[in-house]
Amino acid sequence: MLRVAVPNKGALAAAASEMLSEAGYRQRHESRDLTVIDPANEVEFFFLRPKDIAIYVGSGELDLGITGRDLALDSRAPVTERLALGFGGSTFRYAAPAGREWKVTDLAGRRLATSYPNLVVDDLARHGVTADVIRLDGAVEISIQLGVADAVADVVGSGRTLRQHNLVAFGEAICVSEAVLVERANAEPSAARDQLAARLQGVVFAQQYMMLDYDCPKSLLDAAIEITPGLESPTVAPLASADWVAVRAMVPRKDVNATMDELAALGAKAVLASDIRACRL
Ligand SMILES: Nc1ncnc2c1ncn2[C@@H]1O[C@H](COP(=O)(O)OP(=O)(O)OP(=O)(O)O)[C@@H](O)[C@H]1O
Ligand SMILES: O=P(O)(O)OC[C@H]1O[C@H](OP(=O)(O)OP(=O)(O)O)[C@H](O)[C@@H]1O
Ligand SMILES: [Mg+2]
Repeated sequence: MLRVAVPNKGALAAAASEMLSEAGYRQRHESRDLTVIDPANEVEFFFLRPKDIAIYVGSGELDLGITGRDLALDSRAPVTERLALGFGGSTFRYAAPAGREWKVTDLAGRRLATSYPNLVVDDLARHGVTADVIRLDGAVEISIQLGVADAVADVVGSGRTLRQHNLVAFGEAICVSEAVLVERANAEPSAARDQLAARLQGVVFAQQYMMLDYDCPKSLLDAAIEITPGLESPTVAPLASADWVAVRAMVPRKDVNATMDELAALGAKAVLASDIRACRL
């Protein structure tokens, strides 16, 4: 049975479980359950702290895990990314009190608080900077006003927490992160791991695309196909009216409104966009 780690709480937990459900896997109903067996798919899920997941997968105890790229790198566990999952996006940044221009070299000799000490130590070394790295478990942004640190390195999502504490981010992002599916580095090939990765990939694609359906005068079909080329080529079906055809094509979700505008301006009618739940491309 394939053994798969899933975040049990925090920023990635809900979306990770939803993605697995969407891919056809059984997930827990009770948020305190630590394991769920999915006998139909021959998978056992283990609900673990996101920070610990790369360690279990890297040690070979578990076959696959969903965690954050930043957490996996900070763990230094021997894992590789199998698939980027498109949620839990964040950047990992240095930040310090607003009111002056900070550079990474300004951190030399200062106290720097973080929950991701390995990421920070490696990045400081790349910059040739020596600082006093203080490891905190969370709520890192408050450490400066409490007098424990001069600067921080932390996860930035919306940027709201930094603003609330009058901090500004500086330097290049140390890590651009999102949720990822990881496996042990140099693991033997496995059909079971491939299958779970392919099913998740199907959901990731489905979430990045929408299906567009529209009616198009035959005379405008070539121009319409240029706007919606689809993946291979769009489906074109006859309509009862001989001058019209129905067209169906996948389009990137981020472009869907602009594409619908273009089709409407061209002369397409009844332009409908719908979600795709899962797919194999
Ligand atoms: N505000 C956010 N926006 C987007 N992603 C985030 C945000 N906060 C955390 N993440 C991502 O979620 C992961 C960390 O999740 P989480 O906060 O659950 O872990 P944790 O802080 O170690 O757990 P805990 O806070 O329970 O100790 C990281 O990959 C991080 O990049
Ligand atoms: O840019 P924002 O959208 O404000 O998000 C960033 C905040 O979210 C995370 O904290 P989390 O909720 O995980 O709490 P923690 O600091 O206790 O880990 C992160 O550590 C930042 O503090
Ligand atoms: Mg957190």
